[in-house]
Amino acid sequence: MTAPFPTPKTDESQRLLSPEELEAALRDIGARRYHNLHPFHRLLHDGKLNKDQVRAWALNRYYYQAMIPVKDAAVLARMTDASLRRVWRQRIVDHDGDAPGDGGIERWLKLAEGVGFRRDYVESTQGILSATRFSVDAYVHFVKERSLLEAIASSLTEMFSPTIISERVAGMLKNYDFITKDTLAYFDKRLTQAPRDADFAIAYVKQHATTPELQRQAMDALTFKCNVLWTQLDALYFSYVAPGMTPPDAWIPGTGLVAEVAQAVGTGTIRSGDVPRLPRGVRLRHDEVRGQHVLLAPERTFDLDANAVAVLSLVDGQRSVRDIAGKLAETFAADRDVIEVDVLAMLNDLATKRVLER
Ligand SMILES: O=C(O)c1cc(C(=O)O)c2c(n1)C(=O)C(=O)c1cc(C(=O)O)[nH]c1-2
Repeated sequence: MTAPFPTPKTDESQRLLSPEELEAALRDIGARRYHNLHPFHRLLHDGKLNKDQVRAWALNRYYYQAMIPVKDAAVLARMTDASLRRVWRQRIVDHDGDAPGDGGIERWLKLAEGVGFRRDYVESTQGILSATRFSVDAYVHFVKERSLLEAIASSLTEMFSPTIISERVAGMLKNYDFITKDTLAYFDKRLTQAPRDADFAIAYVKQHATTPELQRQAMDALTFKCNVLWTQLDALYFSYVAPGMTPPDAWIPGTGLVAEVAQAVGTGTIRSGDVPRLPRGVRLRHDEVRGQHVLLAPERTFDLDANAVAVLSLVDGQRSVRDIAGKLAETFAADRDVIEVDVLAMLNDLATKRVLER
């Protein structure tokens, strides 16, 4: 099988590229490997994830945010030139802030709180996936062990981040009713910080990668960093989307949330063995005018997508959630356990809106 992301041929790597060619080659690595291409991000931005899957992303990514200044302190420690350090130290200030309550890490905690987490649970990092920890730690080790050029080149993914951030913020605001502009405030500052940092890093790399070997190292460092980002999303996808196999000790929906959220969705108002039903006065109807199904509740109407209709058509006050997932698994020839996770998330979401009960 051909590798989906081929590495440029070795003979090409033996030629000295002009600084412009080097930049183009680095940009090409991003165009093929940056994490905007990952299926998990596509789902996140297109509004295809449920609230718990968005929570899993926010929780895991906190570890990346928390370790970025540790990584930058390690880069700084390798710089023997004060003028370089003067520029680089700003990155640490951006993330740590100048005072408590300030800075990027704090803003990420606000994002995590915005989706329902308790701050202490997020800061403890106890629920993150091992793969998140491994890949973030690998980034920190990389900048300690490799040359300064490689350490700086590994930050070049930031050249590509403004595009993904704009897409993410617009997509999440449009597609998730539980996401507000305030929740995503972390990204506002990144839109100016990332280009500033990336401009400096690319200028440094173009100036210092003066042999084919050094240019190859810079490209490999950027490839490595793309992989650091990519593997984090692989792990999220595997654990929380499909097949939905959460490793031991990793976050389980319902845990680590502030009390009222935990009560509402938490360990599940509705669980696998429960028999869900529509409360009195709530009905599933086909709206002929608009040509779609809706859930009619007193003085409120909820538009339903095809998945919600498929689930709600099976809610009859007799079947348990497990039975419903089993029926859907038969119809769609899919794995019952995987479907059940989605069905539970959907039913619990409706329960918080008081249009479903058990
Ligand atoms: O939202 C994103 O997709 C994204 C990507 C990246 C990146 O490309 O590494 C960073 C960030 N965000 C970010 O917020 C951040 O502080 C950051 C620091 C660095 C770095 O390598 O030093 N990358 C990134």
